[in-house]
Amino acid sequence: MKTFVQMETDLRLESSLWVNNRRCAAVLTGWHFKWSEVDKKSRDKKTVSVPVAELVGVEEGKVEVLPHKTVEDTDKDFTVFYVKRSSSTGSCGLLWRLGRTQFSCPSRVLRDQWIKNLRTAVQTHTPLRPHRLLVFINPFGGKKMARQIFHSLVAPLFELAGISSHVIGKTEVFSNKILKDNGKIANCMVKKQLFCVFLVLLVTERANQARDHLLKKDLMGFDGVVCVGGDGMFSEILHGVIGRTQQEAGTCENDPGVTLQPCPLHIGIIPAGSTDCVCYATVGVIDPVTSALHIIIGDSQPLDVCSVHYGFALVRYSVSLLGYGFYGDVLVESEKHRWMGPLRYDYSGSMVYLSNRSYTGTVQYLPADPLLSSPRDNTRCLSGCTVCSRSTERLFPNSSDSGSLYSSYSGHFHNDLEGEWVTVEGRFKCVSLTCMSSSCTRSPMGLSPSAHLADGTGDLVLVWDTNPLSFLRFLYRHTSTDDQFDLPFVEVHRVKAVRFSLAGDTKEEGHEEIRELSDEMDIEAGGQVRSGSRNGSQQHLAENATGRVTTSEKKTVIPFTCCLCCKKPPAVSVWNCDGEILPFTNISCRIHGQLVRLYARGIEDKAAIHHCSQERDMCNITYMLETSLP
Ligand SMILES: CCCCCCCCCCCCC/C=C/[C@@H](O)[C@H](COP(=O)(O)O)NC(C)=O
Ligand SMILES: Nc1ncnc2c1ncn2[C@@H]1O[C@H](COP(=O)(O)OP(=O)(O)O)[C@@H](O)[C@H]1O
Ligand SMILES: [Ca+2]
Repeated sequence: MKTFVQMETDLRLESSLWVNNRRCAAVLTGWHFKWSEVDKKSRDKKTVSVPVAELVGVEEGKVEVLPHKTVEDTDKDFTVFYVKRSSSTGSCGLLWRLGRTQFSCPSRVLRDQWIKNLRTAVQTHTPLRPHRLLVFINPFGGKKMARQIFHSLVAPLFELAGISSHVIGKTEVFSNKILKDNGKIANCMVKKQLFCVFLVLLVTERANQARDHLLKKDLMGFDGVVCVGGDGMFSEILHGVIGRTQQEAGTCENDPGVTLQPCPLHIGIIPAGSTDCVCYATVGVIDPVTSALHIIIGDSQPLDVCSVHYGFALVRYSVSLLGYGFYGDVLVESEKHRWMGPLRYDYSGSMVYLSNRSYTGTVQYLPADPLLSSPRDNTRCLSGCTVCSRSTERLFPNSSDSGSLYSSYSGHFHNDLEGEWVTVEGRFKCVSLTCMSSSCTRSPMGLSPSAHLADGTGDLVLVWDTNPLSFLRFLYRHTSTDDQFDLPFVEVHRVKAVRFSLAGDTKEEGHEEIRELSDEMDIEAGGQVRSGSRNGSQQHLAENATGRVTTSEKKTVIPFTCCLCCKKPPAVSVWNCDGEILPFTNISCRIHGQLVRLYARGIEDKAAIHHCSQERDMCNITYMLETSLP
C-alpha cells in the first residue's frame, strides 16, 4: 500500500499550459492546483490557486456550461471547474459560483496526464464527496419554487460534477436531461466523469413523507440526503435520519438520559423555504448554487441537536429555535396566514407584539463549562471554529479525521448531565433555546450571535416581562448588530440541558389547555393516537407503537387560545420547535453534541479569506482574479 507522501509525489505535475493563448506555469501539488502567467511583468503576476478539495469537475475538451453544456472536442484541451467566491451584499457569508478555466497542452499525452492526476488528486483528498444521494423536494415550501430551483440551478451543477445524464423513471428513459422527475422516484444512472454518483429523487406528495421514507426504506449505500425546502422540511429529514440511526443502533430515543448515536448520513440543504435559518446559519448565505457546491465537494459540518422530551417520551428534535412565549405565539398566528408565504412571519410578529403578552413559568438549566466559551464573549462561530474543533476532540477522542468518526464514537459525553441545576421562576415575554446562532435574513446575527454550531451546548435566552417599548428594543436588536443581551430584562446562559414547567397556580389550568390542544391534534391526525397526552399518563405514551411522540401529519391551525383581539390574556403559550408547534408545555431538553453532519463548512470569514488570498497559498483566490484572466 502506498503511503500518503508517495501518493503526493506521484500526483505532482508541473508543466506549461496555455490559457486563452497565454502561457502559464501550472503545478499540481497534493493539495493545490495553481497556475500563473509566465510572460507578464512580475508586478502584475497573479497566481490562481485552487484547493484540490474545491475542484468540481475536470473534463476533456473546451467545455462551456451556460446556457447549455457544449464541448469542443479537441485532443489537447481540458477544462477545469472549481469553486469561485464572490462577496454577497446583505449576507454574512460568501457566495460560491462555478469557476471555469480552459487549458491547452502541447500534446495529447500531457493533456491526459493532467486529467488523470487532477481526478486522482480529488479522489484521494476528498473522501466525503457523495456518491449516492437521496433528494427530497418539498414543492409547497416557501414561495413554492423548490422544483424550479432544483431543476434550473442545482441539477446542471450535479450533472457537471458527474452526477448522471440519464434518468430511469418509472417506465421512461430520458436521455441527456437529468432529473426529470415524474412526481415519483426517479433513479438517475451515472455517466462516469470525475465521480460516479447515483441519485434518487423524490418530490413529496404529503408532509412527513420524507421522514417516513428515511425511517422505513432501504438506505443501503447512500452517503447523504438532500433537502430542497425550508426549515420544516429540514426538520423532517433530521427526524428521519436521527430516528433511523437510533433504530439501527438499538438506542432508545425516548430516554432523555441516553447518549444518542451520531448519524452516518450527511444532510445537504438546498434552501427553498421561508426562513431557511439552518442553511443561513451554517453557510452564511441563502443561495442554492452555493449550497449545491458544498454538497458536490463533500464539505462536512457537524451540528448540535436538542432532544425535547415530555416525561420519558421523545417529543421532537430541534436545531434552531425552541421558543416559548413570543416565538410560540408568532408561530400559532402565522399558521393562520400561511397563504402569505414568508411574509406571514412579519405580519404575525407585529400582531403578537401588539398583543403584549407574557407568561409565568419555571425554567431550570444545567450550565455548560464556563471556561470553554460564553454566549457574551463576542466571538462568532466561523468555518474552522476552534471551540467546535475542541468539542470534536472531546466527543471523538480517538478519531484523527472525520472519516473514522463514527466507528470511534465512545459516548464520551456520558457525564454531560452532571452538574448543578439552576432554577429561575417568574413571568417571561419569551424563553428561547437555540443550539446555534439561528441567524437568518430577518436576523443576520441571529438569536444568539456567539452560539456555536458544534460545541455540544445551547444558548438559553430568558426575556423577563417588561414594557412594550423595551421589548421592541430587544426585538429590534435582532435585526441590527447591537447586543440584544445588553438589556436589564434579558439573560443568556450557555447550557447542556433545560427543563420548563408551568409555574404556581397556572399549572392545572395550563394542563387543561394542553390537553385540549392534544385532543385537537389527535383528531387532525385522523384519529391516530399521536400526542399521547389525552389521558396524560406516561404509561399511555409507552404503549404507543414506537414510543415516539409526533405532532399532526400536517401543520394545523390550533385554536389553543382565544384570538389576538380577545380581552382575556391567555395563561399559557406554546413551544415553537423549529417552526412546529409542540403539544406539551412541560418539557425537558438536552443538547446532543454533533449528532448530525451537514454538507457545509460553517460561515466563511470574509476578512480571513481576503487575508489568505494575499498570502496566495492557503486558499482559492480566484474571486480576486475575475478580471485578470480574460
Ligand atoms: C415585531 C417584529 C419582530 C421581529 C423579530 C425578528 C427576530 C427574528 C428571529 C428569527 C429566529 C429564527 C429561528 C428560526 C426558526 C425557524 O425554524 C422557523 C420555521 O421556519 P420555516 O417556516 O420552516 O422556514 N421560523 C420561525 C420564524 O419560527
Ligand atoms: N408535499 C407536501 N405537502 C404538504 N406539506 C409538505 C409536503 N412536503 C413537505 N411538507 C411539509 O411542509 C412544511 C413546510 O415546509 P418547508 O419546506 O419548511 O417550507 P416553509 O419554510 O415555507 O415552512 C414542512 O413541515 C413539511 O413537513
Ligand atoms: Ca451549539
